[in-house]
Amino acid sequence: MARALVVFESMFGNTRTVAEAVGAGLAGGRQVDVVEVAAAPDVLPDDVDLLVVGAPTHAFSLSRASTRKSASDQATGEIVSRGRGVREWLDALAPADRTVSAIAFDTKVKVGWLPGSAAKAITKRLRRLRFTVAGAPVSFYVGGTPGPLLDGEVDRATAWARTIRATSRT
Ligand SMILES: Cc1cc2nc3c(=O)[nH]c(=O)nc-3n(C[C@H](O)[C@H](O)[C@H](O)COP(=O)(O)O)c2cc1C
Repeated sequence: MARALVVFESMFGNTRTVAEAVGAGLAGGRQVDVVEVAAAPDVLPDDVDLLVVGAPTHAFSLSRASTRKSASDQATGEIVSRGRGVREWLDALAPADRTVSAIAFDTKVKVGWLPGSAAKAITKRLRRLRFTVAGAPVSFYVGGTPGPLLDGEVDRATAWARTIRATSRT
């Protein structure tokens, strides 16, 4: 059976919550694994035909060691991603050697119009790695740096994943 892999990075847990909702929305017809980025494979297993990548937006783009340190300094609870971020994982990820659909999401704060999106940066990199980008990057919103996700965002994530499932069925 084909498999979907959802890889996420998360400091305060909001992006993890979205990743889990995406995993739930993708389920059905495929095995779905939701994996924190430190545990994500650098070479995709042969049965993976759909890759979904999510990360928090930091300083208008993907996190760096310095922004992750800043997040840790602000945290009152456990930090989820303590190792590499999605930026470093994508640096290590082997290019696609077959057709693998891929799509990105991020989390970000909703304060007027704030430019920059980790998901846009992920999408560019996925394209460079020769994945078949299956749709536009999508943002899910938090109320502030530590969260929480705004009302309705978890349901929106599940619904988004259902549309990916419908359009990328093998
Ligand atoms: C160092 C740092 C920089 C950030 N920069 C941005 C930004 O440029 N734009 C934005 O919308 N949110 C920014 N945020 C808020 C994060 O997007 C927010 O903390 C994240 O969505 C929460 O997800 P997480 O709980 O999975 O880490 C920043 C947060 C941190 C800690």
